[in-house]
Parts: sequence; structure tokens; C-alpha cells
Amino acid sequence: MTKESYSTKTTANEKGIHTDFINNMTYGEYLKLDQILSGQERLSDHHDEMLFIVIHQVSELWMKLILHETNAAIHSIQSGDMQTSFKQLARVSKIQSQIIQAWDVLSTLTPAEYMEFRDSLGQASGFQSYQYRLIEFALGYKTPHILKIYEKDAELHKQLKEAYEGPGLYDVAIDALAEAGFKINPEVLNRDYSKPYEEDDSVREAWLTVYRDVENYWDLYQLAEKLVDIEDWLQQWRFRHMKTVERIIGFKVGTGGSSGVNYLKKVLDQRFFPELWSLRTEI
Ligand code: HEM
Ligand SMILES: N[C@@H](CC(=O)c1ccccc1NC=O)C(=O)O
Repeated sequence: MTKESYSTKTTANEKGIHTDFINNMTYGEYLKLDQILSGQERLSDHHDEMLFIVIHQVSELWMKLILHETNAAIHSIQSGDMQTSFKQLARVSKIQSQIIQAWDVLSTLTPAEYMEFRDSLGQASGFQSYQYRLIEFALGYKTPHILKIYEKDAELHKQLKEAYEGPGLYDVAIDALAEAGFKINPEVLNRDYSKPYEEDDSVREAWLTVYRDVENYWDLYQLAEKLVDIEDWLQQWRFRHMKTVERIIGFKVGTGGSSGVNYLKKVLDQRFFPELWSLRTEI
């Protein structure tokens, strides 16, 4: 052994080992494909259960990126970096338009095929998707009973509670209105983020001015339209979910214990950024 190679060996610290691993790393190792591709375990031996699992997993992966971008956008807005937030929020909308395509694939599942493996799902339901709830919270949409679903898992419950009690995208957008000099009701500015948001006249008036005087409030206008895009896509996702469910299980009750399609129809009435919609009637 030469002195040189000996010395590299003995001085090989963690960084060296890490570099060595990266240099020899394969595509599959980097993407952890062993982990990802070993997670499609059908509980029935039904051919179509694979479709059902993959659609959900793909949707959850996209949700992970939506959360990553939305939380980053919240930070960007808080630090006054509007341009960066526009880029992040535009990406969220594009992802949403991708996820919606999944309903077309799932609609190829016939009602009879689904009924052949539905029993294997037990009481599991999309109702329990914690990433979906984290997205709702990040958008500022809070419903009091939701956290109860996760009470049995202390760590998950803690993570959700933190997001539930923190400011959402709409809260920081309203702060940006105040920052720009708009008179916003102090009760809104100091509100308890864990309470469902209630429409407010001062917020609607501020957005109205932004929409009427776009040239002077270009950043805020762009921010508002990005939020409208996101709510619009989310409602489209909800609508396609509801219609796909009706197409596949009709009006059967849900595995999660809800009334099924009628519950999903009711959820469609809930709004995220109410003033951004109501102002349009007044313009
Ligand atoms: C055959 C396909 C599907 C059927 C029959 C179905 C059915 C249902 C039903 C009946 C509910 C109401 C809760 C319950 O009682 O279970 C629900 C909720 C939900 N599902 Fe699905 N679903 C399907 C596919 C999907 C997919 C692909 C996703 C994507 C991740 C998804 C995500 C959700 C979410 C997030 C909720 C909660 C909605 C809310 O509370 O606002 N579902 N689903
Ligand atoms: N709630 C559905 C079951 C269901 O769709 C589901 C079951 C397990 C994992 C994800 C699911 N997807 C969305 O709700 C049903 O009532 O058939």
C-alpha cells in the first residue's frame, strides 16, 4: 500500500464515504425505487386493485409536492418575496391539473370490478388522508372535528395540530394586504388561526380596491389570482372525485362511515378564499 492510498483510507471521514457513495450511486438507489416499488401489495387477488393502489399513491406523491410548495409560498409571502411565491403557487396549480387527470384513469374501473375488491379495504378511506388535511390547513381551511380522526397516532396528531394552529396561505395574504396599507379589521389580523375563517367586509373592500386598481396593486392582484386558481382547481378535484365516486359506487355509504356521494357534494359548498369570489359580483 502506498503512503498516499493509506492516508486517504485512514482519513476517510463521513464526507468521504458519502462522496464515494454518490459517485457509485445508481438511478434506483437515488430514487429509493426498492422502497417505492415494493409498496403495491394487493389485499385481494383482483387484477384492478393494482390500479386502485397506484392511483392513490401517485396522488399522495403529488400532494407531498403541493405541501412542499405551498408551505414555501407561505414563507415567501411572509418575507415579502412575492415573485418567488408566484412561481411556487403556479407550480401548485400545475400539479393540481395533473392530479385531476387521475380521475380519467380511475373511471375505467367498472362498478362491478370495484365491488369485487371493495371489502378488502375494510374501513380505510380517503377521509383519513393526512396529506389532504395538511393541504386544507395550509390553504387556511380548518374544520374543528378533523383532528379527531388522527388521535390514535400521537406523532401524526402533533404534526397536524401544529399546521392546524398555524397561519395558512390566506392568512398571510391578508397580512400582506395590511402591510400594503389597507385597513383590515384587527379581529381578522389577530384572529385565532385554528377557528374556521369567516368572511370579512374589510378584507373584501381591500381586495376590491386591488382588483379595481390593478396597475397600483399588481403584486397583490397576481397573488389573489394565484389563490383563485388554486381554489378553482381544488374544487374541480373535489367535483371529479364526487362524480367518479357516484359513477363507481352510486349512493352507497362510504367505507369511512359517511353518507358517501351526498357527503362529498356537501363538501363542495365549502370555500377557501371567500372574498376573492364575492368581490366579483360587486365589480
Ligand atoms: C373508487 C374510487 C374511490 C371511491 C369509491 C371513493 C369514495 C370516497 C367516499 C365515499 C368518501 C367519503 C368518506 C367515506 O365515507 O369514506 C371519500 C373521501 C375522500 N377520498 Fe375518496 N374515493 C375514491 C378514490 C379516491 C382517490 C383516488 C383519492 C385520492 C387520494 C381519494 C381521496 C379522498 C379524500 C381526500 C377524501 C376526504 C374528502 C373530504 O373529507 O373532504 N379518493 N372517498
Ligand atoms: N371510501 C371508499 C373507499 C376508498 O375509496 C378508499 C379506501 C382505501 C384507501 C383509499 C380510498 N380512497 C378514497 O376514499 C368507499 O367507500 O368505497
